[in-house]
Amino acid sequence: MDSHSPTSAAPPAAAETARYTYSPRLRWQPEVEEYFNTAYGRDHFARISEALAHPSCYSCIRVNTLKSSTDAVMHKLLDLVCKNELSAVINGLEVVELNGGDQSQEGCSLVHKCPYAGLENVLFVQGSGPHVLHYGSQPDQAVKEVVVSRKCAESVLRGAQVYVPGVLACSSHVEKGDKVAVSVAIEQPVKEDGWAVGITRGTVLQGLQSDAHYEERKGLYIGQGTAAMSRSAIFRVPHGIAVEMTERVYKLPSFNDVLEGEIFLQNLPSVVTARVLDPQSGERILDMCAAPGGKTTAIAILMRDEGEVVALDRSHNKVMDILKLASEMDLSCIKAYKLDALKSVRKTDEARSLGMADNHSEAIETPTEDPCHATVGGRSTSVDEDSSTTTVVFSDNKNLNSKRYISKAELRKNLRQMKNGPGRNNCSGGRVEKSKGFCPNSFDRVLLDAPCSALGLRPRLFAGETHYYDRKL
Ligand SMILES: C[S@@+](CC[C@H](N)C(=O)[O-])C[C@H]1O[C@@H](n2cnc3c(N)ncnc32)[C@H](O)[C@@H]1O
Repeated sequence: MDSHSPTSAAPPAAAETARYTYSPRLRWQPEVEEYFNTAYGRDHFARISEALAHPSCYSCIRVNTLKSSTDAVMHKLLDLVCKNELSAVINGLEVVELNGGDQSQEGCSLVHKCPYAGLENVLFVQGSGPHVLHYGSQPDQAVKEVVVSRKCAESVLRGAQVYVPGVLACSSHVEKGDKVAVSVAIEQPVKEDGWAVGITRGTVLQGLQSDAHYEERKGLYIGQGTAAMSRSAIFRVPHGIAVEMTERVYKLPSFNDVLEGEIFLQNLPSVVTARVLDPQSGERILDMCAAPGGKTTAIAILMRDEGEVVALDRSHNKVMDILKLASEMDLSCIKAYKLDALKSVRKTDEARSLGMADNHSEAIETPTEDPCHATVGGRSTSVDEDSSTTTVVFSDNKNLNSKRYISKAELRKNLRQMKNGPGRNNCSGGRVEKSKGFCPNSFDRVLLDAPCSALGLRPRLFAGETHYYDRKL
């Protein structure tokens, strides 16, 4: 479905064409490149490498079938296309140019149902590119430019705007409303060893051939836009849109705020993963590396929100992302916890000595909305604020239902923790840092989506980092 044939309205001047194009070369660690060359053959790997540096020309959408149907979402998207609200709402889709003005036809050619059996909940939305851009500068006029970071550019190529933190350099005298050409700074080899970007944040660009990095930017233009603030503001304020993109080398829908909770932008392999797991309603599933929750929510939907999906991630903020997504999608069977997956399984002999190996005992208490019932310090604690004592129920079988009295000081600490919310180590009410892990056989299915090189996420503008290849779970 990808198309990389350049499209252009009118032939631009040769020099301008060469300058405002997008033809990045993906850089690898030499030994990694050699490994792939041997594995795939040089030509094949060169094609893979080139494809990775370009965004996919379609977006894959998974429909939340508990909230809507694939047909209903398709109609809503077509409606947006036909009403021509897409440029405002679905940023970047082209309607009028594609089918000679017949808008119903145009919509149909942009939104497709996935043709594969078992993936009836998936829609593809077509984008376009690469487009050749014309800055339209006068010979005696310096082009106003903005250089952005690689991560920023990867997002812009997928339909985002340029946000303040992503801007590295900008021409002098850029004012709000000015037209700017946007390019990306990518790591270059450095003399000693390794890679460096070489542009410090705040650099002033002259737009001249004498500019440092002028040559480097050739073929790395990702679009043009209107400055949403002046140069000085860009480097003064902490956030906000710096450049509203008006022309892009790739036009892809961003779906920001579109049909929230009804759809989720997800690559096809991730949708397939949840299918392959084949979760059933009523089951208990462990998702060990779950954030941001793409597969977790796909699993919960396949289970019709019946049963329990325990979603773990070692990052507190990412656990919050899972909970936010679950709530947007109205999924109540997802319980998310901050927990290191390496500590999520109790050793078999330990579990056996506790007589727990074959039952479904909890490593983490089920979170609760009840402000007087939360899990603190690994114990389920019921508190009566007026009382001086607290009943503590241990969460493992050994101590199940055993009771003890605790001091007022401990009670006050517990209450404070409950009132102040879960805190960094205590998402969803489960204080999991002291968890001994779940018992073997306490889940029907387990998904381990371990951190990886993320090379499948296109576009990828640099692949020279070593941590990709020696990352440990
Ligand atoms: C590939 S992403 C998971 C994507 C997710 N399954 C989805 O489909 O949306 C890997 C996640 O694993 C988390 N992670 C890495 N090491 C972990 C560990 N030891 N325990 C738990 N989570 C971990 C990272 O924080 C990251 O969010």
